[in-house]
Amino acid sequence: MKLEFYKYQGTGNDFVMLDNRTKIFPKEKTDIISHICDRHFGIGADGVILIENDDFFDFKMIYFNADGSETFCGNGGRCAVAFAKKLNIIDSETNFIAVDGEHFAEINDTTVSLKMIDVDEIEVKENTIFAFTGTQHHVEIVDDLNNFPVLEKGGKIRYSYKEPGSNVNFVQQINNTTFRVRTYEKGVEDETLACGTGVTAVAIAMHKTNKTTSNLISLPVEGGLLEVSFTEEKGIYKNVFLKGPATFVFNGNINI
Ligand SMILES: N[C@@H](CCC[C@H](N)C(=O)O)C(=O)O
Repeated sequence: MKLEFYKYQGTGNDFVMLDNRTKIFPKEKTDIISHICDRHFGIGADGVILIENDDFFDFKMIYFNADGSETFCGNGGRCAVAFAKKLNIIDSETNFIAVDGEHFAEINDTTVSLKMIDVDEIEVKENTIFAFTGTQHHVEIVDDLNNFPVLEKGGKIRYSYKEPGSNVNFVQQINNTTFRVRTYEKGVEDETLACGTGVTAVAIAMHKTNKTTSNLISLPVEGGLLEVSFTEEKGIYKNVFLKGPATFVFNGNINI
């Protein structure tokens, strides 16, 4: 079967987008998702995103990691908004549904600001923090992020969590409002160039542990710059917005 696809990236976190409004894609076949994401034998991506019709929202976003596991993805959500605009499903604002719930987003040229779920699951341990921002995130501060073995350490920590495991974010504080982040992503089983739910977890974790008093955080990642803002009420983080670029790269057809 020949499948039309669109490739997008958000700060280097890259996705194959499929317009599945006619439900042609066999989403139960995880080997097809892995094949599409394979950087040698397929198109190459961190994940696959399906856009489907929904009765109550502008569209439904379904995200699969490169290994076929399903979860939510922040950068993927921002790219889904850019793709929905390209398909003329939305204009400059949207409400869409994903596996973690409802999302509002605004798009201005290639900048997408995405409202994330409220974050109330935050566990502060001795030297680490765990937060659920639509998916699972471990956050840990390190001294020398440039030379940190993200793949080796991230891979071990990822499996120290019970199923489905956790993504692992290593952080270095630059100043009161800026934190540099490198992320090991479960489901990709590698370091990616950026992770939207990951930087969201980092921003909230840094505020929660008093590393910052700001509610607008800049997060340089390997593939660019992301921004997270929020309000906090009695330990619950609300109005959480993830902002950054979401860019169309190319489109084409693949045999699956
Ligand atoms: N890169 C994503 C997160 C993708 C999901 C993650 N690998 C998981 O399995 O939780 C993002 O931008 O949020």
